[in-house]
Amino acid sequence: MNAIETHALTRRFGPRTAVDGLDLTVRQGELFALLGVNGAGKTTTLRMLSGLLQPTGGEADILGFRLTQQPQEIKRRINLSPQETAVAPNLTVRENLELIAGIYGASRREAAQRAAETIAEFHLGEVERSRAKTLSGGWQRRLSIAMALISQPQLVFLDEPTLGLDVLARRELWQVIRSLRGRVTVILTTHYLEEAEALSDRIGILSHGRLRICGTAQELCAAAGETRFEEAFIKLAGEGVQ
Ligand SMILES: Nc1ncnc2c1ncn2[C@@H]1O[C@H](COP(=O)(O)OP(=O)(O)OP(=O)(O)O)[C@@H](O)[C@H]1O
Repeated sequence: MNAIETHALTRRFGPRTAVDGLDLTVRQGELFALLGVNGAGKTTTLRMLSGLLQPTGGEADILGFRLTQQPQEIKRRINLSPQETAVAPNLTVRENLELIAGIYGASRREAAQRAAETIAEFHLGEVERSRAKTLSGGWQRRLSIAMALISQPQLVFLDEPTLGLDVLARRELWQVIRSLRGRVTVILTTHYLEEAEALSDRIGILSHGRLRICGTAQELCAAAGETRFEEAFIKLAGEGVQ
């Protein structure tokens, strides 16, 4: 079974078509990057696939459930780490994790245990008693990803997970994201092309809401007749870089 299969998935906002007849397949356990210039439709796609936004056309099968008919079954099995970090600023790292575990139905004891396991897994020990608002951007992003994973989803969406981070913090988060490979299906969006190239099994390029091409970084380079991925992207994204 594939983790995601979309069939002509479409989202219009008034006269504007943000996602236009998307046919996309993502395999289970895959780390898949969705790329495209500003406004290409990445966030709208993620929001539809994670049940936050209704499609205006088409359908998707997610983890074997129909998006439009079984959204609750899907929501129970997925999670999203949004672009703007969703941490509660006045709670500590541990409290944020316990809060989310509780929201997903864990008892107080289970939530405490789940938080402790997650702190260990994501190497958050040194900041576990710090209030989230006092953390650096890199730690906040790490916490945001940990919060998305604490419900033990089968599929997780990471919307620009390393946006605005320095190169060291970004590399540290790459390690975190790589550690998810194989056990969780990960869909990420990014504007950092080297990040997509370094992390993903396959890459899809959106342009004007349409999937232009999908494949490994090598396949995309070959299709564009380029050796460097950045040059291939510029050709394939097809709108010029904004
Ligand atoms: N709520 C909305 N109302 C109206 N138009 C919207 C809405 N959300 C998105 N759009 C439009 O849909 C198109 C796709 O937007 P989307 O945010 O999905 O692109 P994106 O690829 O994620 O861009 P970015 O890289 O800048 O985050 C854009 O033209 C945007 O203006």
